[in-house]
Amino acid sequence: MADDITTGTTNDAAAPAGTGAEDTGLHNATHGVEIQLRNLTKKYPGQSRAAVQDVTMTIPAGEIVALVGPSGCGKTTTMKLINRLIEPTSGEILIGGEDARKQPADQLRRHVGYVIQQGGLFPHMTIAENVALVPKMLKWAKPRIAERVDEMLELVGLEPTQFRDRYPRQLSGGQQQRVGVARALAADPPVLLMDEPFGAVDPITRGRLQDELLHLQDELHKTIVFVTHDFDEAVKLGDRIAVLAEGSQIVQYAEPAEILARPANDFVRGFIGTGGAMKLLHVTRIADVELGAGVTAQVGDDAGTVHTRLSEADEPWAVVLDANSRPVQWATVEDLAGKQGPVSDYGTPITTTISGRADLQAGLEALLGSDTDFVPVTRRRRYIGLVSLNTVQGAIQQLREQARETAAASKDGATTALAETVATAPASKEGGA
Ligand SMILES: Nc1ncnc2c1ncn2[C@@H]1O[C@H](COP(=O)(O)OP(=O)(O)OP(=O)(O)O)[C@@H](O)[C@H]1O
Repeated sequence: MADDITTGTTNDAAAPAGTGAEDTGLHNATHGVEIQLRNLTKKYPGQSRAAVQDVTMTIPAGEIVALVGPSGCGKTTTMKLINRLIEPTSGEILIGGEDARKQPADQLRRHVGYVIQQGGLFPHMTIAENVALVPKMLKWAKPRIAERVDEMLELVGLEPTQFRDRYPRQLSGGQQQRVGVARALAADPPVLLMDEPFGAVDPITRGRLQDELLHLQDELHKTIVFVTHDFDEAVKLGDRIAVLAEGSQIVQYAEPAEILARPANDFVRGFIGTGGAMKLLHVTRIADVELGAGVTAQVGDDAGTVHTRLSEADEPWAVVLDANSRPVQWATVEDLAGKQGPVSDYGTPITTTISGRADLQAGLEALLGSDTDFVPVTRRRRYIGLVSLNTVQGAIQQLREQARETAAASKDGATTALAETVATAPASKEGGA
């Protein structure tokens, strides 16, 4: 056991206080910067084909960009080029507008965090020593390193007193993965490279780690490049997805909804796998689609008056709202025929409502589980409209239409030509995963 090993007793010479990066509390964490790859090529010695062939792409500041592509297409090579674990054969990498090749390696490590599968932790080092790696390399003062280690462990949901002195083998896969993220964030880099970080954990832990990453990103606004074989993971995490073919060639680079609504070709379709329309529902918020308005009434309205309004509008029922505009009852034409007094005396309670913040898939589930064909949608619990099967279908059509227009507007010759070239290539085994 490592009882005697703490961050403060590692065997390095005492580092000068205050050396290294500026203070990095969470609240003032360094936000992400743009990454630009310009005509980037990497040909490994002795290989006939380049692993990365003339790749040009911009990764916007503060976004998560997911790289998806078949095994061996050059994703890891691209990541290692960005943090200069390997040198390009030609081309440029700009991080925050600065040429990565001109930055001293130290500075680059400080600017780019790297997370790999199972966290890539050093087995002979404690958790604290693993997390302290980059700050130590940057010669931070020991008390500051110790403080930062605890802060990072807390950030990723690991109690420092419980975990800092353990060794990686004494942690579960998911916990090791969290330590990997803590280590990558320790020096507060603007850029985080994550190479299949959640590939080796079970689906439930994976889902939880994905949620935690999104939660962290809400706070930290890093620029994150995320490699995955799992298209669903790319859809969930990516602000944008780049679908890559051999040589890291970009077949399609767009927001998830656009790729799902309008895959560039069969190669991309292969990655999306089955159920593309369902995935599209998953990335679309109910409040963002055209909802049915319905006829509404207030609880105190006269039943006869509401009946007249329904008859005139040729609508079968009204949504009755309380004084705070919350939907509380359905009142049908039949219920109200020949009635007087408050409409609320004749309605039936609304049992299912859904928040406009929910996605369309949740809306569809609510509809299928409800005994009505419409479900009232709320924002801050106030009524904003109705969702129905027609709404869902209309939204899918509209998303496809929008994607078609965006694609037509942004299509450049090179991408189109490439898309056509790979259109006939078989999708990878992992594509449907
Ligand atoms: N050090 C190396 N020397 C020679 N060839 C290499 C080296 N590293 C990778 N390659 C080759 O470069 C190509 C791209 O590899 P890379 O690891 O970047 O792909 P990848 O898309 O990350 O694959 P995977 O999804 O399987 O991890 C492959 O054909 C691989 O065999």
